[in-house]
Amino acid sequence: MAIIRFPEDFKWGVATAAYQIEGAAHEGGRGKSIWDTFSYTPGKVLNGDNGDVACDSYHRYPEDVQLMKELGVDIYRFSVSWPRIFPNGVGEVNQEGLDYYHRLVDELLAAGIEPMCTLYHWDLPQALQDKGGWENRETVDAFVNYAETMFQSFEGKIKSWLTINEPWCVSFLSNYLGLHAPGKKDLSAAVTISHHLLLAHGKASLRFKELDVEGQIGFAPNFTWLDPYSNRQEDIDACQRGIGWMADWFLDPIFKGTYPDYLVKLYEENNATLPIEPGDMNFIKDSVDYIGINYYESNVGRFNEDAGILQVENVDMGYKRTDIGWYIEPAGFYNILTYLTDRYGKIPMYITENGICINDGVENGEVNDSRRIDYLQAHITAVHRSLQSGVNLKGYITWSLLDNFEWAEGYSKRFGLVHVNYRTLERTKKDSYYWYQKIINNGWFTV
Ligand SMILES: CCOCCOc1ccc(-c2cn(C[C@@H]3NC[C@@H](O)[C@H]3O)nn2)cc1
Repeated sequence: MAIIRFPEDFKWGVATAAYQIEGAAHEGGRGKSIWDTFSYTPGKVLNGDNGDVACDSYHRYPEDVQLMKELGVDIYRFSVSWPRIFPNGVGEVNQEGLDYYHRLVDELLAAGIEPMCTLYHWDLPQALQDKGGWENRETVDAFVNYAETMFQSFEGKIKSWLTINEPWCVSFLSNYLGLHAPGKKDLSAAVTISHHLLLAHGKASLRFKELDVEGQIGFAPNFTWLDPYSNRQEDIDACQRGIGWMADWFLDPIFKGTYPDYLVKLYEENNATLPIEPGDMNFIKDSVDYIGINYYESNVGRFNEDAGILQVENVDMGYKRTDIGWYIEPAGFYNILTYLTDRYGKIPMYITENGICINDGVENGEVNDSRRIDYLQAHITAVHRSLQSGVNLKGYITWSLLDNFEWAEGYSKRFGLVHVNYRTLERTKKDSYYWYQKIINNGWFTV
């Protein structure tokens, strides 16, 4: 038996995102987003689900804040729907949209909960997509305008900001693999978008500093870990490409001021070149106060010359899987955290997403999601081990407070500490909610 104890100032939180929980898609002056378009396109989202109602948090946020208050969290990481603030992406501000987020933030502050705001969590205004979306360099300036509006409106209320959530998902998953909105399959577009996302982040970060906004600004990539299947150099190199696709590609520009050569060359060999203009990299370098770490799973990888441009494939090692099919391997969490610290130094980090899809339902008024408790315990233990090895971790924010719209998987996949009945919108605290409540209140647990 061992006690896993966290520092007094270590923060605990829960996370959600606008399109996944708010609903009210046609209310409050909100404009259309690319996820409204994508989810209404037949075949793109399982069961034809969409975010029209979701968890109805637009109306039920007081109840959700009360759930967080009872849970005892320090931080609530939420995202702002850009088309609620600028229905057309740019132009006239929608005051009703700003007012909604002020109501939410005021409710959080009154409950003693710190708001951590993600400005872009995938719901690009459709009006901007109609002009090329993130592929169009003009979207960079539209984002900076949106960010500046939010900084000035919430000055003194929101002190932790994240610009872009999971840039790999926004660029490669959505524009090369085609699995998320807008559903393109174009490597060159994806590489261009990845640069424009970093540029948008860098320019917004510069405005944050120029406006002398109180607080901190960061960026939240998602990461995977790949253990080489063998000691063959081809397997080791293949795993580096699989890790670097999500990590090095987005963090080298910030901490080194350049993109990783091995990936630049790989993309160029596939006719995808970076649209870097003079001065771009100066906006990107050293543009964060902290980074968010989104981690769910790791795999075992090996070289396969026929496995896409990265030539890396996952090997089925019989690991336990979640209900969305992802592997459960907590060692990968420790490995990626120490990898990032070795590569970039002791940069301040928050875990901004970690959680598990377990689809247990309500029985006799309870949800006995013991597999989620096992996952959280194992992964929070890995976080503790990382802390002890010198990783500069400031807090752990689990995905998610509520079951919600899981993108292309729709409502079929549940990640919440709280179960949502999508017919009645009734919330039910799961066993994992009570387990997490105890960790937060005690600051320790035993393994
Ligand atoms: C290499 C090929 O891969 C094919 C599948 O590709 C992926 C990868 C990653 C994801 C993914 C989903 N989530 C959870 C969300 N994070 C943000 C928040 O909104 C959560 O809902 N994280 N990563 C989905 C699909």
